[in-house]
Amino acid sequence: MSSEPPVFISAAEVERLLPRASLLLPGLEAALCNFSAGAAGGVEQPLRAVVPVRPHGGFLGVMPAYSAADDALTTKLVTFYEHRGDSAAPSHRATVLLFDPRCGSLRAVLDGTVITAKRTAAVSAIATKLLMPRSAEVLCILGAGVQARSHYEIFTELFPFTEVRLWSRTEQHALRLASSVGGAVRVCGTAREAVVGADVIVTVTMATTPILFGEWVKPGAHVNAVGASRPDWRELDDVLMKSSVLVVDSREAALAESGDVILSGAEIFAELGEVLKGTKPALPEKTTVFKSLGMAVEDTIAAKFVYDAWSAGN
Ligand SMILES: NC(=O)C1=CN([C@@H]2O[C@H](COP(=O)(O)OP(=O)(O)OC[C@H]3O[C@@H](n4cnc5c(N)ncnc54)[C@H](O)[C@@H]3O)[C@@H](O)[C@H]2O)C=CC1
Ligand SMILES: O=C([O-])C1=[NH+]CCC1
Repeated sequence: MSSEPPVFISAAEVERLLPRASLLLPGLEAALCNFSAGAAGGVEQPLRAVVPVRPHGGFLGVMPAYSAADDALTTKLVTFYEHRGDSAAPSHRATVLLFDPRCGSLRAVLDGTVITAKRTAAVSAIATKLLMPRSAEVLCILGAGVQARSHYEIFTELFPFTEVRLWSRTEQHALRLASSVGGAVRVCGTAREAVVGADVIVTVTMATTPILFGEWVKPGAHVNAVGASRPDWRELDDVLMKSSVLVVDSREAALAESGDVILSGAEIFAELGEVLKGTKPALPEKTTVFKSLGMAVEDTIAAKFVYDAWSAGN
């Protein structure tokens, strides 16, 4: 066990060592199954602590996890700010601390922003593979920030969509993202125009009231609801929440943190890990919502992947 000082792995290094979010898929699938297996799965992950920074419209989330299957121990510290003085600044910033699980010494401090973007999109892709209709052609992304880009990247890598639609409250942001991704993207003037007829919908906004309405959603479509991670924030309306089969990453987190789940009173059908393991059916012919809040163990898997790649090169 070394007494070396911890290494620092910057955002640029994380990008180099983890060039595609899809590299995380096997590790994340195993971790989701282990998480949903309870004590037998060997994932220790308390509900995250979230500290409001009220005068500044911000939050600090503390996300520790240990995965016995990976023998990996991490804590992510993530801040997210609703109202920003400087609108060009990122809304989310994160750092992951990776410890030596044998003795508790700190091995690495990793930029967590790229990790958060990639592991979240990879988990949405896992849900989509299981829950989307069998002949999905049209992808719709609502939001044009960091998560919109990472979701675009992995979804167009993994699935053969014939059309990608993008909507952002600020149209300029959607146009900027569309012109930088290198593939064909239709920027829509309204969320409704983007959603109607779409087979797979991703909501990745900082909205606090619904931006996606059940009456727009094609029966049988699959929705990845990634934003609205506070108990009083919404992205989806009650109609959609109550008429869909609802899959969550963590039941405990959804019932404590998700305004879409808590305020709609929608019933949770399954955790994603249960669907992956086959203990709950996927039901791709139904309208499905995957409510993602983000789990610490996802960061554990991604940070270990990056650290192992860094170690292999050093
Ligand atoms: N489930 C998970 O694991 C994670 C979820 N998130 C959540 O995903 C969402 C997107 O995160 P990022 O892309 O990093 O943020 P970002 O700040 O890069 O992008 C946010 C997007 O939402 C738009 N927006 C802001 N306020 C809006 C409103 N009231 N109505 C409609 N659009 C609005 C912005 O114009 C921008 O396009 C956030 O809610 C964030 O908290 C982020 C990380 C992990
Ligand atoms: O999992 C995560 O890192 C987050 N979920 C919502 C805000 C940040």
